[in-house]
Amino acid sequence: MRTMGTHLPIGTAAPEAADAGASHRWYPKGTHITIRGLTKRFQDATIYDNFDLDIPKGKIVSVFGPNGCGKSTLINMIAGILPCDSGQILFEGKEARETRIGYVFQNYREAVFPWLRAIDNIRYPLQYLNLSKVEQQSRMDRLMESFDVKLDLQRYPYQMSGGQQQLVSIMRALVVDPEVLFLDEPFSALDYEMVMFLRERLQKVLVERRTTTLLVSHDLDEAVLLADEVLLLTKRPTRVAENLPFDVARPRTADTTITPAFIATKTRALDVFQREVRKP
Ligand SMILES: Nc1ncnc2c1ncn2[C@@H]1O[C@H](COP(=O)(O)OP(=O)(O)OP(=O)(O)O)[C@@H](O)[C@H]1O
Repeated sequence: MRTMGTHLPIGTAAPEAADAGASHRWYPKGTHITIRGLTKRFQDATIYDNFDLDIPKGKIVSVFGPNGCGKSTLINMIAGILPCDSGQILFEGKEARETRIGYVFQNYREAVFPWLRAIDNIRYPLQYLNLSKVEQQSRMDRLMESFDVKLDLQRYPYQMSGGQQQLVSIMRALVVDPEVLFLDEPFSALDYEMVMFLRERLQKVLVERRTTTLLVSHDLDEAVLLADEVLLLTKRPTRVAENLPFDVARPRTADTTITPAFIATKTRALDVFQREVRKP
């Protein structure tokens, strides 16, 4: 189930695990994810060395930084897909396996199940939640309504465009009502019309549900547009270069990108980014 981004069964941590970590489970108010002393190496390359970060609850955080600095590595470690060498990552004091997590991969073609119709792809994770049939159906109905889907959900993935497949994979990640959603370059391979549609719908759902979200994007406009906070990373060994708040009203659309607030935040982000990439 890890590839689906859902850690299940939910809330079934062994009691001794919870007790063992209890004294280290304090977290600042308003923070959802606390990362302390995170270290990760690949062969000789140190990606993270004693890295600390607090991620606010119910906010959308975009992760932006130099090529290869470890953006995907970071969200994969937080999501529990990739082990860290040392350090601690807690969700309001809980482990990843005690948290409902959704994950949307860049490569939707490998993420959707080709043998299932769109509707069955989307509802797939529900079988692992302890929900009545009525509750399962109401989850599906709520999701369909939020996304206002025009797509024929009886189709198989091979009968859908790339954008439609990614829509299915986003809806599948959201059907479990995740506490935390991870998106790794979710729109990078899609046409602009679909990107605008998905950005708009996803924003609406995430803000309605107050889902804590971590988005990796190579597109600085997108990173700023969708974010409550833009987390700018340094080159390796990776640290936080700057954390820029962006709190203009939602919904944010293409028109937002020509406002002074957007341009100021993007300019600052670009300055920090360029300073980092020019470092030897
Ligand atoms: N499984 C692995 N084994 C060895 N090296 C790895 C592995 N996964 C990632 N790396 C290396 O670790 C570094 C960080 O990778 P990661 O994909 O997290 O960076 P990123 O910031 O997301 O990259 P990009 O900007 O290219 O998307 C890169 O140099 C990458 O080559």
